[in-house]
Amino acid sequence: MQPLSSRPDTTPDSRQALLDVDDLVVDYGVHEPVRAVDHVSLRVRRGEFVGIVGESGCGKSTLLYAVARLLSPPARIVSGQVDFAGHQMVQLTEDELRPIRWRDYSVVMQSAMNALNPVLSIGAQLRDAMAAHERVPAAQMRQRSEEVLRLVGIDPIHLTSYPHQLSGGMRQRAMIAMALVFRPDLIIMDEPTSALDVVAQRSLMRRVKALQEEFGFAVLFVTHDMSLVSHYSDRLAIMYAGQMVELGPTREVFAHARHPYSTGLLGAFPSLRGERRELTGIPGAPPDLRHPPRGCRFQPRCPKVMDVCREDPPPYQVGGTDLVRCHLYGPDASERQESR
Ligand SMILES: Nc1ncnc2c1ncn2[C@@H]1O[C@H](COP(=O)(O)OP(=O)(O)OP(=O)(O)O)[C@@H](O)[C@H]1O
Repeated sequence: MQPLSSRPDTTPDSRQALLDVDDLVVDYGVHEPVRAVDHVSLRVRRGEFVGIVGESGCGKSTLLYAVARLLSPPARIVSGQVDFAGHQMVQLTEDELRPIRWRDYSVVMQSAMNALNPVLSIGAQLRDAMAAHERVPAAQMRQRSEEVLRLVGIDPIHLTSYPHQLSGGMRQRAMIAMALVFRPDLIIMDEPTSALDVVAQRSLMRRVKALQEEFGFAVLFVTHDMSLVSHYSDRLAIMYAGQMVELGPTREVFAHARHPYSTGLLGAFPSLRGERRELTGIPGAPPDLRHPPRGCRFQPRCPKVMDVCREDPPPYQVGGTDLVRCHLYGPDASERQESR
């Protein structure tokens, strides 16, 4: 692997980025801030499906919401850039964001019940979303609403239904229908299936993947469900304590995880297709982000810890299409391992 610490996700096939997150830092609060996103860089190409995983509290949702510019105080973007299709997202004002939100990128949240308006029918919510962006004649609005509901597998009869009249799976599909109404280039999804049973999860994800293949939008997807990302994402990003520790093609990360945290995380989930094996898990708990440990953030829990890990934060190591942030893969890694 070639060391290249300053700009991690510069892999050869990631040049045509639709979304380019560069060295993003997000804090909650000012006095003793919680640094929820710590110098994260990530590129998403057009039509690509990128999954983000990591233990609870590692900053996945904060990263998504920062990209979508949906954070509110006490959260604040401290530094870094987010280039989305040429828009410098960090600098845009609310007025400048309005025309591109929903039209060029949309967001599907964890719980549709909270995201949908309980006192408006699905049809009225679709109409409102369209009316906020363009002057569409009523007949055309109805036609487009019916079309997007059909796309997500909901009978257009439900245009007159209210959210509470739909099942959980149908509400999530309705949210995806709203996210699709303008055929955006990017859909950001924060655990869109976590409230659903396994059958509804799989059916929703199959639908999202089919739509993605048909329309070519990119997906940035946060989940706790390893089997979902293993099936649907092209690349997988693994976060730990606010930092991205590994990124690579999903199959490669699953087959040959490099970072000891990734190995632990993947070892904590049953393999769907592989042989039966004992689940291992990761002893200990993630650090308090107000006082992260010195050196590598994972070192207090790492089974492969070396002296250098307790002193120096590891730089990113980039090679081919993947990156890892671990001293085991630095330029002098072999000497270090020998002296362990
Ligand atoms: N409003 C807030 N004020 C202070 N700290 C916050 C706030 N919201 C989140 N945090 C902190 O920011 C960190 C990242 O939270 P975030 O929700 O982004 O993590 P996550 O990986 O998405 O977790 P989960 O998987 O549980 O949704 C956490 O340590 C959390 O305690």
